[in-house]
Amino acid sequence: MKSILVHPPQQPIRAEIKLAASKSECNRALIINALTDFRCELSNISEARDSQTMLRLLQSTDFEADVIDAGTTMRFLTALFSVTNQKKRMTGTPRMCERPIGILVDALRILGADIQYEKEEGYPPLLLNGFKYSGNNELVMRGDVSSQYISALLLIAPALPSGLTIKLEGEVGSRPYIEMTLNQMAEFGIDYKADWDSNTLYIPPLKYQAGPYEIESDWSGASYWYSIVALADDAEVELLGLKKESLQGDSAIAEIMSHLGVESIFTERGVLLRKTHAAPSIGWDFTDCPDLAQTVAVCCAMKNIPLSLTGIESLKIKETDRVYALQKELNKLGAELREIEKNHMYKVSRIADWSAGETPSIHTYDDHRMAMAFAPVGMIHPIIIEEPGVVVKSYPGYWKDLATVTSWEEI
Ligand SMILES: O=C(O)C1=C[C@@H](OP(=O)(O)O)[C@@H](O)[C@H](O)C1
Ligand SMILES: C=C(OP(=O)(O)O)C(=O)O
Repeated sequence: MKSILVHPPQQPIRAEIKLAASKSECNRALIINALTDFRCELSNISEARDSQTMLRLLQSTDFEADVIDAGTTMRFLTALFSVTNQKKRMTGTPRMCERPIGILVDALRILGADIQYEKEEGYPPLLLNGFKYSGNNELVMRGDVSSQYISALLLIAPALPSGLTIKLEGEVGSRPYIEMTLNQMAEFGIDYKADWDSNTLYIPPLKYQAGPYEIESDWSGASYWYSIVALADDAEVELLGLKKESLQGDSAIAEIMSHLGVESIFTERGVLLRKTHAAPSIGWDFTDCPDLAQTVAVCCAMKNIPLSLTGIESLKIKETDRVYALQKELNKLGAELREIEKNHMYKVSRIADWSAGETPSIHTYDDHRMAMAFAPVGMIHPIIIEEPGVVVKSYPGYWKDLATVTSWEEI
């Protein structure tokens, strides 16, 4: 499938969407399951390629572990295979081999892992050569690059003979993902301590207790539906499988979108999205929810609501440099993402009167979130999304679900 042309809806949108399961919750549950000798009963396993890749690699005895483009799969498996003394070659797409992993490798080496960089220091591919416990049970590490290094270490920490204390330095980014990890560990019997005043996490040496666990639907995937409701003239959508008290930090989308004209009514089955009044402008710090930045930026650009963003530094080391990708593609919609304060404050605003001229064609940079964040523009104006297959990373049913509210065609 080369590209998809999304057409504006011809009638009011009324839909019920059973959202895909969260790949983040799923990948944590899969690691914990592996540490209980696969005795947990996991339900609602994510169809996302990132989770399916995790499943496949956990079952494989091959030396080569190719994570494709899945960040958590790379980071969590590097930790798991290391401490369980499995000799592996960890690799992925060319982009994955540009995403830093040195902070995690340094930490695992302190614990006793023998890890070699095959090419460039600090980046995959990695050769995992085995593990000889060093006796160290304390780590001091940066918390401002990626929370995935921290989650990876937390997940394997109960299996270490003296547990692990991690002291985080710098501003902690994506903290709800660390809390998600700790909460899921607690569900399986790990009695952790987290002191967020000193950013110190303590995990005792304990065995995970196998048990049933149901993975929640994906709030990051929900964000595209919020944007659809915000941009469509007339829309009401119920998203099934979401909880108000979620482990996922991306549930912040409910509050963000209350400023962009969407109210959330929690039901027994999930959340009902209804249109309401929007604010004239909005400022948001995305430090806790970086994966929402693209959705919100595109939605604000299309609604002509000026948006100030902070906390988006980590976007540069994700599936693509998302700051650059947003800058390029928002321009095609007559909007811009401008850096106001170096590496800190950005602004999205309209720079041109954008009217129905040529149909814009959005390049997706091998990034599922570029495709899913720009497709809702189709609620207002036809839009072409290039390489739409990228959505498989987190939400394989995205286009099928979109077809229930508007038409699109392959071109
Ligand atoms: O732990 C996780 O499941 C994730 C953590 C976040 O990454 P960073 O911690 O690198 O920001 C997020 O962007 C990613 O999609 C999933
Ligand atoms: C950043 C993401 O994923 P990962 O880092 O796990 O590849 C994402 O899904 O937006």
